Amino acid sequence: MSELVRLTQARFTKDPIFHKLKHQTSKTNFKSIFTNPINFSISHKETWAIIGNSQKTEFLKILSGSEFAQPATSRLYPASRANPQFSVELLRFVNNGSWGHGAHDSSGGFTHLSSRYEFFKDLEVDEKVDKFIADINYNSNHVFNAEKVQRLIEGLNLKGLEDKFITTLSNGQFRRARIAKALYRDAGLLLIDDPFLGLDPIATETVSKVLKEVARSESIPTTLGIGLRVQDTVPDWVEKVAIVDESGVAFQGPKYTLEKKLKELKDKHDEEQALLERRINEKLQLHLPETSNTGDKIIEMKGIDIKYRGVPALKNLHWEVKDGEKWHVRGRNGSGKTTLLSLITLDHPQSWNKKISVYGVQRATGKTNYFDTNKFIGFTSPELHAIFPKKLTVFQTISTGYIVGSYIPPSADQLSSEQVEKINNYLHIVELDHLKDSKFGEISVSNQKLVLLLRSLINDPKILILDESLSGMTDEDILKGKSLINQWNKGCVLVIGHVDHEVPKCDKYILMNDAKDGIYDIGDA
Ligand SMILES: Nc1ncnc2c1ncn2[C@@H]1O[C@H](COP(=O)(O)OP(=O)(O)OP(=O)(O)O)[C@@H](O)[C@H]1O
Repeated sequence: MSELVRLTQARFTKDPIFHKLKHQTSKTNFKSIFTNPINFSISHKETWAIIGNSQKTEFLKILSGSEFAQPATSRLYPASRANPQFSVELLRFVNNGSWGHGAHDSSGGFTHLSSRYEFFKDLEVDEKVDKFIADINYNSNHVFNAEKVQRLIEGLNLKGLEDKFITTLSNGQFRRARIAKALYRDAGLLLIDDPFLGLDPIATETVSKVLKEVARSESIPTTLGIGLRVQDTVPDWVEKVAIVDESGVAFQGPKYTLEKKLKELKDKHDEEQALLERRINEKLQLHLPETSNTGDKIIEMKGIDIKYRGVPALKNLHWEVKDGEKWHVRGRNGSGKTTLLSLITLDHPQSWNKKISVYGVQRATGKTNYFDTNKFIGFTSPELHAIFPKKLTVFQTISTGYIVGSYIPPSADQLSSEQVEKINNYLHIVELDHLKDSKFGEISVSNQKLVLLLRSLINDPKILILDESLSGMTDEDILKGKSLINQWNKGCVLVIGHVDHEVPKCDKYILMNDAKDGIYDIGDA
């Protein structure tokens, strides 16, 4: 079997300076990503799962050619000798700036859903789904293979969406479109980190089936590797597993030989989780003051209808949310969950609707405005994560939660000593004190999401909106986030999440699967 990538006693660094000093020995200040040298290879049509926490992403990056190998020849792509067209691609859904729809990066001005709902579409940057998959606008060398695009659209259940602008897709739809685009290119080796992230259970099966076909088909040249977290189920079509930790590749081999090891890891992981939970809860009890919920009506929607180009997304929605309630907003990808929540945050162009009231104040009556409403609201979402300025420190990032509608942090003299103390307390509770002065863009993606969660609640919002806030995080960070929200006792909380494990305890749910037909299943969770 021909080897696609081979690592031999390979060490890696992010430090470009070291790379330039070719004659340095390893005794110099070599900042190695992993403590041990790595021996590993992937051959044509093997199927690999790379399992671990944030280290699995580092390893996938290394396999895709990022980071600096030492010595340079310790990482080789033998397949490229035989085939100069051979390419390796890494697809990530959570990374610095491209989780969501690749919205505008900004430090103010745009809201997190600007690119989705802005009225005029810029045809230079936005495109229809089929063109996006075939990369037509950006890659003039690509021939538009309509049959292949159609096959991918059907396989990935994107039928009916071909004619939409890519920025108007829901998160789950967009992720499937990105997978289609990656598969369209027929890379020699395609690495996908967290391929099932943010997908509902049906979409997860759909994607897994397509990947299985690619993995098994000899007529498709692509070899597949996927990145999974320790807690994830390894799909049946994966044959080989590498378990990655700080040391490097700790174990590797056929999946069946490592099943016992994986189970041990999961058990150990569960024990550590139990200890962590106890620790966090003790700290929370010290820092979170008792408050009593009033049960007052906070949000009221009376017969909301939302249509996109005449196609209903929400029909005749009646919904009430009271102080003290925690809601799980459920439903398949594309069922209207983000649309619903964006009406509350005023990001949706149709938010100024008299049928929506917050604290009894009707919208569109001139009695409220964007800033007054958003003073009550804290939120995190994949779109916010994608556009959040990466250069702020962790402390500054959280401090922007005190300001409505801006990502410019308040200066030191604009923050009271209580506000500073509160940020420090929360960082302490989730055990991220040591990252306080680190740049947001330089900490792990999982930690970034946890920091954005702290930002969302720092100003004690009456409405806390958590749109896929804990998805794709390490289990440790999920537990920290969940513990915080489980104990949270101010106002109401609205949570979107597809994986139960990533959803804090809720007492109510609204199921949106048939929202476009005006049918909602609302009940006690
Ligand atoms: N600006 C828009 N223009 C046209 N269609 C849109 C727009 N925004 C959303 N839609 C469509 O409305 C439907 C609901 O989208 P929404 O993002 O609310 O779903 P969701 O339930 O949050 O999905 P996911 O779980 O994938 O995030 C989808 O079919 C989506 O393509």
